[in-house]
Amino acid sequence: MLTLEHLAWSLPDGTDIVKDVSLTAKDGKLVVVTGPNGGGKTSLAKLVAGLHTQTSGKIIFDGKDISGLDITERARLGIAYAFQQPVRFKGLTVRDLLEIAAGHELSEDELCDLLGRVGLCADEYIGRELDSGLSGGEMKRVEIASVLARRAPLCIFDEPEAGIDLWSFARLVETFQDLRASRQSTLLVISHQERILSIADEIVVIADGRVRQAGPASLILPMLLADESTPRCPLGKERASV
Ligand SMILES: Nc1ncnc2c1ncn2[C@@H]1O[C@H](COP(=O)(O)OP(=O)(O)OP(=O)(O)O)[C@@H](O)[C@H]1O
Repeated sequence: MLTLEHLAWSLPDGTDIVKDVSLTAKDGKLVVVTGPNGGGKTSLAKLVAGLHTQTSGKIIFDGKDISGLDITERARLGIAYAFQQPVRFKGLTVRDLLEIAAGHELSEDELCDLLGRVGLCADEYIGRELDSGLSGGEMKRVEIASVLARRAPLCIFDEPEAGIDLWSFARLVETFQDLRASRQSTLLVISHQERILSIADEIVVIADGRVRQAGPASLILPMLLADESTPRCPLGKERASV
């Protein structure tokens, strides 16, 4: 289980980006974080992954206070993060990345399964280098596959839909549903996509660095769909238990 307690993050110039966010993501749940551009979703994900250090507040993962741990230590504990804009690694192949993520060598069948889950054909991709030769959408899907390879207890996906075509996106939605059904990982997904919101267990709406709404998707999604304005949600609870 992941619990954020009064989490805040400010820039060196004192600008507050994440402001007193508290929430809980229970084991095996698919929690989707949404909200207007610039609201603080990616910053929040980076705080959980250890790419940013909070200004105040706590992050509790599986009962342990991980607020003081760096990204490597958090990765060891089982937190995997898929960047909004994946990093390219010249000299590494798709196979290398997936094997590093998995922590062991992978058979052709395993590579095929992992890449298939993001709509890529293994034969075409396992030998490809992770450089500019891969399109943005291909790179994004390879990175998602690398997080799947980790089999981490907490997987964070930042806008997995970005740059992905409709057919691959449909496959990705199935993959999230399969993962959720397996209860293997808690999934924290940042997304603006209604299709992803519609398969969530819980939805958290972040705007201006604060939780504006949170609760079961069956409750929150109809409200979001009914409210086309930006920010899409009324100001509300600042502490969420999901
Ligand atoms: N390192 C930084 N330096 C300056 N400003 C930053 C930095 N990181 C985030 N911000 C600002 O903080 C705000 C929140 O950014 P963040 O990327 O977390 O939003 P978001 O909700 O993920 O947005 P989007 O939906 O567009 O991806 C934005 O105004 C952004 O410009």
